[in-house]
Formats: sequence, structure tokens, C-alpha cells
Amino acid sequence: MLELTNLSYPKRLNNVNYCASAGRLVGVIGANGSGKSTLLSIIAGALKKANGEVKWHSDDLLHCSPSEQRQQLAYLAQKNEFREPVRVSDLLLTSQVNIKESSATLSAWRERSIDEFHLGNLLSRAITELSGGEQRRVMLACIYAMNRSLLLADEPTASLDLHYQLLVMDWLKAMSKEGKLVLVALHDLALAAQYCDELLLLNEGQLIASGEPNQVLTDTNLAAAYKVSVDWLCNSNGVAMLARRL
Ligand SMILES: Nc1ncnc2c1ncn2[C@@H]1O[C@H](COP(=O)(O)OP(=O)(O)OP(=O)(O)O)[C@@H](O)[C@H]1O
Repeated sequence: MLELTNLSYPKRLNNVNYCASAGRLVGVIGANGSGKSTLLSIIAGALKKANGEVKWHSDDLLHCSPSEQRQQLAYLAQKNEFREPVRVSDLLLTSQVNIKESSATLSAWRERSIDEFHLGNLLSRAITELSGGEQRRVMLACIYAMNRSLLLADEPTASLDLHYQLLVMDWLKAMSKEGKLVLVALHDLALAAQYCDELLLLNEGQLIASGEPNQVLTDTNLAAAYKVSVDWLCNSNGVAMLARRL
């Protein structure tokens, strides 16, 4: 169970209270600047000095050491900037530093993530020489190789083509079905509606709605948060939306 209590960050996040159970895929949605990345980076320990409490099972994530945090969670940040030409295979190894598992287990997790994200032919390449979408796949493989019970992904589908967007959403869904808690920031509300078990809707740093997608993606909430009106198109293949500005 993840429990957020009065979670705040000056000028960016205001008194967020929320509980989510393991085994759920939770989408964090909201307009640009609404606080999605702030929320995920506080939980991940990447943004310090937040107020309030973040409890994961019995651990207080706001006051864990970085090494303790690595035993609990894997975090994909919104942006990764690469300056050094590190090989993809070395990045995968580095992602597992300080994870307390046998080398055979870590190796199996790396192999699994290489297969899932089709990295076989990229392993000897330098990260700086890959396209934006290829870099994103490598970073997703790195968090998969960590295999933590709490997974935080900030816009994981950004810069991915349609095939890989669906692959990533299918993968996140599978991770939640394995019993992990997955928090994912998304801009694509059709993907959020189709895949997520529950949604958190942020607006100007406030949590204005939470619950199942059909409870959150209401005309009133979408008008308040995004200033749009939406027609939903649903069939057995998935969900699409037609939006217009209000
Ligand atoms: N490094 C920073 N210093 C100061 N303010 C920041 C910083 N990063 C973000 N902010 C501000 O915090 C607020 C929330 O930003 P955040 O990045 O969390 O939003 P977001 O919902 O993830 O947006 P986007 O969809 O554009 O990625 C915004 O008002 C933003 O301007």
C-alpha cells in the first residue's frame, strides 16, 4: 500500500492525500505544469524537502537513504540527458547497482528486459548515438531490470512510436498484474482510459479527482483541468477521443 498524506511542495504541489494498493496501474494525469512530475519525483526521492508523508508498506520513503530507496522502487524520469557515450549494456548493469540480489538473478532480469524492449541489436551501441525513442526504450529496460515492487514512470510513452507506446502500456499493465504498484504520468487520455485501473487528476498542484477512469474523465473534470470537451469512441480494440478546446 502506498499512502500519500498531506504531500506538498512549495508552489508546485498542495496537500495531496491518496492511497493506492499493490497490483494497480494508476495513471497520473493533468495539464502541463499541473504537478505530475513533481509528484512522481518526490515519491522517487529525486526531489527533496517535500512536506507530508509518503509511506510504502511500513517505510517512510521521504526519509529513506538512496540505497534503501533502490530496494523499494524504480523510477523513470521525464527526461534523461546523456552526455557520455556509455554502452547500452553498461547502462543496464549500472541500473542494478546496489540491488541486493544474486548475480544470476540480476542477469536473468537483464536478459528479460533486453527481450521485452527488443534491445538485442542496440547493446553494444553508445546511448548518445541512439534516437530519442531508442534511448527511451533503453531507460524502460533499465527500470525493468531493477524489478522493484513500486514502479514510477513519468511519460514513458513520450517519443515512442505507436507500436512501442502500446508495448509499454501492455508491459506496465502486466507489471501491475504481477502485483507491483505502477504509477504512470500520461498525457494520452485515451491510453489512460484504456489501461489504467485508477487515475489521479492534478490541476495547479491540487488533486481534483481520483478513482476509476470513468469517474475521473468526466466532462466537468476535463473542462476544469484541460479546458477541453471530449467525445469518446470505444470498441473492443480500445479507446479513442476527439477533443476540442473550450
Ligand atoms: N525546477 C523547477 N523549479 C521551479 N519550478 C519548477 C521546476 N520544475 C517544475 N516547476 C514548476 O512546478 C509546477 C509543476 O511542474 P511539473 O513539472 O510537476 O508539471 P507536470 O504536470 O509534470 O507538467 P508537464 O506535463 O509539462 O510535464 C509548474 O508550475 C512548474 O513551472
